[in-house]
Amino acid sequence: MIEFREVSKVFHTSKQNEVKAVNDVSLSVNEGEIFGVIGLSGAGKSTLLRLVNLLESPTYGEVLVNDKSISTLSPKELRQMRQKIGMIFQNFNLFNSRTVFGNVAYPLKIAKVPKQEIKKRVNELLSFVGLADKADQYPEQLSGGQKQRVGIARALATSPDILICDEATSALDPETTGEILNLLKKVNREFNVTILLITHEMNVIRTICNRVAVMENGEVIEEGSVYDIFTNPQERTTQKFISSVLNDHISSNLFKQLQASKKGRLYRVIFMGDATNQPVLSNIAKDYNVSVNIINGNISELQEALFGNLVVELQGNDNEIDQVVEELQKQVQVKEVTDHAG
Ligand SMILES: Nc1ncnc2c1ncn2[C@@H]1O[C@H](COP(=O)(O)OP(=O)(O)OP(=O)(O)O)[C@@H](O)[C@H]1O
Repeated sequence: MIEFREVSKVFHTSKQNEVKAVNDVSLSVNEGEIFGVIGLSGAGKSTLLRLVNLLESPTYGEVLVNDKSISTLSPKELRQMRQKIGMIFQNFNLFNSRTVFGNVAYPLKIAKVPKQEIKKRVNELLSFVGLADKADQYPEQLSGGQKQRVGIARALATSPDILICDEATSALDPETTGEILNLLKKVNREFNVTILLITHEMNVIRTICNRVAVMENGEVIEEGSVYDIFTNPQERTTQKFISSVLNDHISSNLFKQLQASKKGRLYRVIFMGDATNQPVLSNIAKDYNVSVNIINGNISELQEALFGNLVVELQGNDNEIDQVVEELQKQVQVKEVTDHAG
């Protein structure tokens, strides 16, 4: 549905200086999915997003939407394509001088839709986003979450196939973020709208995305299903993002204390799917003279499947610990923790 083929975007900031905001990115977003791009500030996310509706044009490579290279579209085709791509923003970008109704009606007016049809469509959309009673209010009379609902209704007005979300929940508190993410899920499910979002919050990725790409310095450094990335992240940056939501690392103080006590060895154990329902650890430890001390951990839900993430200390003699680890590795992922961030 959206494809980036070896896309780079270079900005010339002065005669000698250039910034490669997007560097040789290849990515495909499939129809019907919710695809998230995560990265720290300056990673290149906004630029990548702006390339999709040609608010920026690529310096190298091409961007395809519905199999068409968008750089080759005529002005008329580009206008038509833009009507099929809705966009929502971190700061909502509403017209303060228009009512809620007027904001949602705006793209339909531009598209010269007849008045009666506009009225019907806007009222449907306001009901869909839960703001039927706010049609005559102005943006300044609304909360942040309500403003974003208006933004979503406006983005959906022209019945887009694709919705692009630029840090859509970054200005909202956690509870309102959850409500807006649920609404986006509903948009995806009920209207079959493909969603491409950028965020710096791993919680947003965990809550609604099917797949994720991690960006750093303009490049995609890791990409995969949200489940695979959470359970087996390869890159340091990805691991840090995941830790930020799982809170699964032991403090450096505790790590030092555990090392100093020399009682045992530390391991991270990752359980997936059915293994979360079974007492794998205690069963195996029972067969050897090894005791298991759980240092921290949790079981969470991801993409409607369960996964557990524990840090345990195995106490016993080295030979027996090795055997326990070997047995465990037949059923779950086990990695020795060698530093506090491990
Ligand atoms: N129009 C521009 N002219 C020059 N440099 C730019 C321009 N737009 C972006 N950049 C630079 O490109 C890099 C990537 O910026 P971009 O805004 O895409 O990152 P981001 O991941 O979206 O960051 P943030 O979350 O802070 O918005 C940065 O170094 C930025 O300064």
